[in-house]
Amino acid sequence: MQNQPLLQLNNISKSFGGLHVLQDVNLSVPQGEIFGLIGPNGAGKTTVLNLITGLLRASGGSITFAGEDIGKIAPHKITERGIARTFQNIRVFKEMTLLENVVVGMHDHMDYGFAGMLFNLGGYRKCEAQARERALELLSWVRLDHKAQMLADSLSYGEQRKLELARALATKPKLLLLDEPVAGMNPSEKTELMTEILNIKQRGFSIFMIEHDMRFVMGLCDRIAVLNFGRIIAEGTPEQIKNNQEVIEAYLGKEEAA
Ligand SMILES: Nc1ncnc2c1ncn2[C@@H]1O[C@H](COP(=O)(O)OP(=O)(O)OP(=O)(O)O)[C@@H](O)[C@H]1O
Repeated sequence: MQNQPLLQLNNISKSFGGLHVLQDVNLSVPQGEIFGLIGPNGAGKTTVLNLITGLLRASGGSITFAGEDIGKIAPHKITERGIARTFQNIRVFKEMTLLENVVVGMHDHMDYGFAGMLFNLGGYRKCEAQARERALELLSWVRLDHKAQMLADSLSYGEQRKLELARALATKPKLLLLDEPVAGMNPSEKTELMTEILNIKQRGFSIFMIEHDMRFVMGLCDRIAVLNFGRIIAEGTPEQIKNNQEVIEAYLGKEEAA
């Protein structure tokens, strides 16, 4: 159903020893939208992402995804439930082709184990063929299908980031988490990626991203939340966020904002 929250963070707090990194964070990510989390360096954005994906446990509060509490389950179980992510640091397999990179991302979701492969070779081959076809389609979504048989190592930095995106989509996620998707990209790569992410949204995916590039975030997101020193200081449409005095001060400092 459109606009029913897909992901909810309820009064989340996180401390590392005596350091309170997140306090009372409430976020609601609607289905079918692109939601952006922004904030100055060290505000706690990566910590939020790591809590959602189960890499970290919250000190307080709860996280609900598709109506279920996911706050205490293991990262791979969270992936199985439909959350996929890309990382700030590229993690593609450089010695594999683009196609193989995406097929590897699918394997957890395929029905054939080792026994299946031995005793039902025909079925296994069919499954593999379908996986390759699907991988090619995902590569076409980020306009890399013409390079499907090339080694990932031969790609530019921006293209490798797009390959990561295709691989994340291979798990058929309900929610795609993007960790600074345009970091290190040149302006034309950023513009291209903007169109591709919009197309991915049109295909029914919900997206949650953290990103520093304001033009990208403002141009792409339906809603944006702003984190500063571990607290949400504003939430709204890009237009509302652009004109919010507290947000301007958080980025520029009080004196400069004045
Ligand atoms: N494992 C950890 N142990 C101790 N402190 C941590 C740990 N992880 C993060 N922090 C601290 O938590 C705060 C928030 O860090 P976080 O990486 O979430 O911020 P961020 O908003 O993602 O920053 P950036 O935009 O620079 O990536 C920082 O002060 C950081 O030093």
